[in-house]
Amino acid sequence: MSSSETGKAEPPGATVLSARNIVKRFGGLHAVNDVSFDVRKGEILGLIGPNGAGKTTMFDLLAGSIPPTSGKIELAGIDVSHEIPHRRIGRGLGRTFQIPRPLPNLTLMENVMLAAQRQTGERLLANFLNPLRVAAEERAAEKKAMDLLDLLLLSHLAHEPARVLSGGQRKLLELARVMMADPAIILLDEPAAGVNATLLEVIMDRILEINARGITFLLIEHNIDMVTRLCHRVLVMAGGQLISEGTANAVARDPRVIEAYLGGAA
Ligand SMILES: Nc1ncnc2c1ncn2[C@@H]1O[C@H](COP(=O)(O)OP(=O)(O)OP(=O)(O)O)[C@@H](O)[C@H]1O
Repeated sequence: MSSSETGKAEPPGATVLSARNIVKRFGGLHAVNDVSFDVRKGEILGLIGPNGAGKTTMFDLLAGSIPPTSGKIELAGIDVSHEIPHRRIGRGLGRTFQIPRPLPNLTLMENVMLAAQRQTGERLLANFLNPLRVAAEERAAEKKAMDLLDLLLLSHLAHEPARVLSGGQRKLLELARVMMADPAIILLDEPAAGVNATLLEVIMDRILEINARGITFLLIEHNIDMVTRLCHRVLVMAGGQLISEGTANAVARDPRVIEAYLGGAA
């Protein structure tokens, strides 16, 4: 089935994020062992593999929460291998977590606005010297936050505390928070985990809508139906290595992938 038939945008092809010969050792364990791949502008790229394959470690490396033992990570051609997470966010890298933790007593609006405040924090002195501009920026941020809550189908709950949200709605809120920083690429960690079937459809639909607006995704997911429906391409990791790459249907037929999943289940 072609991408146009599934409603997925065709990826134009420029590299947004590149991982080159990434190695991460924890003591004697090679959690990630010489992994290289490119994420192309506009695509939804899946990252799958059995438990312990190294997927979360790869996300931690890409986001900058842990340093690589060796190898290079580039964002839009710039070497960010040794940059702190905050700098990478500034360069357009967003990340969601498998279990989002919004501040439960703040409203959804406040939670989304907090993401914007972290962005402008670096300009604190300039803001202090120009209060009119601060007020205008605050209004613009409020409008953007509300538009994003609308995009994520949460605007009716904008002034409710985040604690009222279900697990799936928290994932939508997390996406709104990440979008506040205008990411070029979002690393999505298991958006389907713990989400009921109805909300899962909503989350998939929203990911496709955000992707249609030109935002690239790298997606860790165990839900193969979701991977098949969303992803243009899929990378498969096992034992810290990249063992297969292709469409969801092609990797599902790859004997190395079948072996890795059966081995993991044994
Ligand atoms: N901080 C750490 N210290 C030591 N070992 C670690 C650390 N983080 C991960 N590992 C090990 O690295 C390997 C890869 O783990 P990782 O969490 O990246 O796998 P995964 O593919 O995300 O698995 P899952 O699908 O279960 O989340 C595992 O053997 C894990 O135990």
